[in-house]
Amino acid sequence: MLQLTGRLCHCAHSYRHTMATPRSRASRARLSGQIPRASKQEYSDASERNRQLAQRMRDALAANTGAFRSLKQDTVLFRQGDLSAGSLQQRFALALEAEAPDLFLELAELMPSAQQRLALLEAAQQAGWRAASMKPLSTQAEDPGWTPVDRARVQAAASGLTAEDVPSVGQEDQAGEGGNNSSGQNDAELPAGVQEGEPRPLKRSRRERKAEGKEGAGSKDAGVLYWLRQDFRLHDNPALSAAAQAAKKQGGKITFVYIASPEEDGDDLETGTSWRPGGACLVWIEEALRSLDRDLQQRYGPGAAILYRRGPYSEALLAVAAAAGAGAVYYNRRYEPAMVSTDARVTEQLLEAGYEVRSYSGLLLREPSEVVLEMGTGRWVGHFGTLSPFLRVFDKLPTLPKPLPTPQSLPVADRAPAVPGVVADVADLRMVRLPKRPNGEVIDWSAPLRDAWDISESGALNIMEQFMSEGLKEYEAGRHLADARAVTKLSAYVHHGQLSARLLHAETARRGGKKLSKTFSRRIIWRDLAYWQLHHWPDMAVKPIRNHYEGQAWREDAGMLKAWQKGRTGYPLVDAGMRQLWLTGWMQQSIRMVCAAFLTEYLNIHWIHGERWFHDTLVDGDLAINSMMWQNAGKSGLDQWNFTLLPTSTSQDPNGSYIASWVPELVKLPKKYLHMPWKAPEDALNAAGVSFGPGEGQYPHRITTEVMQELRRANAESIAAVRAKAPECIDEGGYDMVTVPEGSTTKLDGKRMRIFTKSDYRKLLSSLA
Ligand SMILES: Cc1cc2nc3c(=O)[nH]c(=O)nc-3n(C[C@H](O)[C@H](O)[C@H](O)COP(=O)(O)OP(=O)(O)OC[C@H]3O[C@@H](n4cnc5c(N)ncnc54)[C@H](O)[C@@H]3O)c2cc1C
Repeated sequence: MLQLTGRLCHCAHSYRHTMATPRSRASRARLSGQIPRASKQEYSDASERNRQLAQRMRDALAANTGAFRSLKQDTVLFRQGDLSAGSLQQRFALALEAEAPDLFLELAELMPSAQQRLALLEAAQQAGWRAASMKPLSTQAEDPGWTPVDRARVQAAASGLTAEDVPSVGQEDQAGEGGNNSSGQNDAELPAGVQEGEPRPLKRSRRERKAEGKEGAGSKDAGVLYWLRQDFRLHDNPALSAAAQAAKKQGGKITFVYIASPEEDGDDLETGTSWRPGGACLVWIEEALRSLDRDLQQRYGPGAAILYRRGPYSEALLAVAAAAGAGAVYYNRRYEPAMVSTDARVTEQLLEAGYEVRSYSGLLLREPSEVVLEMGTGRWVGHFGTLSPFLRVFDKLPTLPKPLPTPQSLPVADRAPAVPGVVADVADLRMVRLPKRPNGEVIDWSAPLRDAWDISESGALNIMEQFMSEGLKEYEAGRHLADARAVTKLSAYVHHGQLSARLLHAETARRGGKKLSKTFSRRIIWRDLAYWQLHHWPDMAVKPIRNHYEGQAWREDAGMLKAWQKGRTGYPLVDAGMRQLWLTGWMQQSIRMVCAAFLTEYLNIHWIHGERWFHDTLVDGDLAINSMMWQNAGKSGLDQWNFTLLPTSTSQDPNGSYIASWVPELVKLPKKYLHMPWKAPEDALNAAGVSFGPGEGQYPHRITTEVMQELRRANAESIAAVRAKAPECIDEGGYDMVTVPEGSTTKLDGKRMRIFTKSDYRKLLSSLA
């Protein structure tokens, strides 16, 4: 019998987390260290300034000052030092186009360091900002953090000169300015494969101080902490390669740490907008860590063992860094809204404590803000927010960096350091919650998931290799089949960073790419599109992107929802999919679609319920992709589904073998009745031992016997009703319109724009009018 309570309990369990006061802990940790007196003052001034700036930023965001709000994420990235000069320049060019000088000055003033303000100033200068507009900023040249070179650059920029007309910070430094260079912009130490200008420390790092001769190589802080999160791999791992290079250079060691702090990774599934990983994903994470830990120790020695600790993140990182003698923390970035803000906050706390922090792009092909759609140029490129315009820009952007090899060697200590609070085994983090029956028996819902997969990096690479040599050429013809013989089943590996998306993308191109399968070549870019959408609609997990669909009437029927979740709807294809999902954490895409359409279009149950269930039960549960697909299924997404997916369709499972393998009650039924057993004659049912009902071994009656077309019409009419109430969101052709988020297009930001709308809905609306 299926046990559904386990994972639901885990997720519905709303544990509000009270943050410790990391600032004071960080400060204590730092102040107890070796920082000279003058630096303490410097740091405390900077902390105060940061506090004020953070407050102003919060105020500005609360006031929802137009363009400023949508650039929040870029600001955070820039403050972390993670936005390249090129992207920054592009953002400001857009701000200029949008005639948003206030935005420019607001953002510039928010920058905590003089050097960052300078970088903005120069970016604006390069983007053609008129000198007059810069005046308020140039008055800040008196900031004590500015070097004479900075001042010269400000003045040059403000008077219309370009940055090249004044000596670079590096040049001035060599000319004897006394090592006061703290911009970190001329970073010559980036390893191959890491885009130049990408990682930039916010403050003068220990590494930079060391370079000035104040801390010698091999000093107590020469080590690097590698913070594992969603990147459980050794191949093509930019943060790991950079950490290895830095540690080697400094004569320090790398220490690996994984911290469980789910409350900091997202909200509660029931109430939040950016959910923490679901139950099935936590099982995957646990196994992925076990396997990576084995690989690390086998390859590089026992000192490469992963240290497991509970959060809060800052507190744990500071404790491990102190014990490991690390002065720097390296990580690959994450992109879900809650994670972005957590990472920004933790980074800030580490920087305040005097640590160097560097982050890298290792999860996606490109940063979401890099893709700015060319809309409004007068040329048709496809509907806004769908794959075509995205691909168009994607392909024009600079070539992706080549995947990095697995490091041959890593500088690790003879043994991992002893750190207070570190637990012996990943299971001790108790990420996976297993409920108990009243008699004390543990309900281990996770066992079938663990059995179903080889959750390891080598497992991922083997699957990819096999697919490239045998599967790619079959993909186009067989990708719709439920039994998944023609697809990769790599989604969970990619989601958890066990397989690099860039490697999958590069290998696809190298092994035949578009020639063998145009569709597959685009699949992994589609994933980036989902993250692009999440970047621009950060609450899309719970709020319709077509926000006028918000009040749509949905059926509230807990019984029907439960039947769907348990795979007991009476529709064998849907039930097969939902049971496979529960037992293995995965379904092939067309079956996900059949199950999703059944819930939203036929049962008329809100897509959020389905999305939540998938998030909790999929091993590849991904906030961005899952939200995008469920929004589309629920018709409120940018690419609402424009096809009919009948639960009785035979195309995904022509010979019924998929149904037979997941719905054992029907296994003896002749194939021709497998998709619609209610049509089987009595004698066929008897011969196959099939009976209908709720009992054990019986197959359930259908939860709805209404004609499918009638059910779909009810759903379409509820959409027509919300559309009729929002005429301002419908254009003259009957298409829905959305407000284009700032930074998403070259020309139409802030404007209302037509998006793809099914012709049935357009017709229905005019017939109701
Ligand atoms: C309702 C619904 C919810 C979904 N939720 C998720 C989810 O939470 N996580 C998830 O990874 N996929 C999700 N998908 C997308 C898709 O179904 C899976 O990515 C795919 O089935 C995984 O199987 P595969 O690895 O064999 O894919 P393949 O067909 O082999 O594709 C290769 C890779 O491309 C990417 N990809 C494929 N399809 C999509 C897509 N539609 N959007 C974005 N990237 C894609 C995945 O990384 C996948 O591993 C969802 C689809 C639907 C219809």
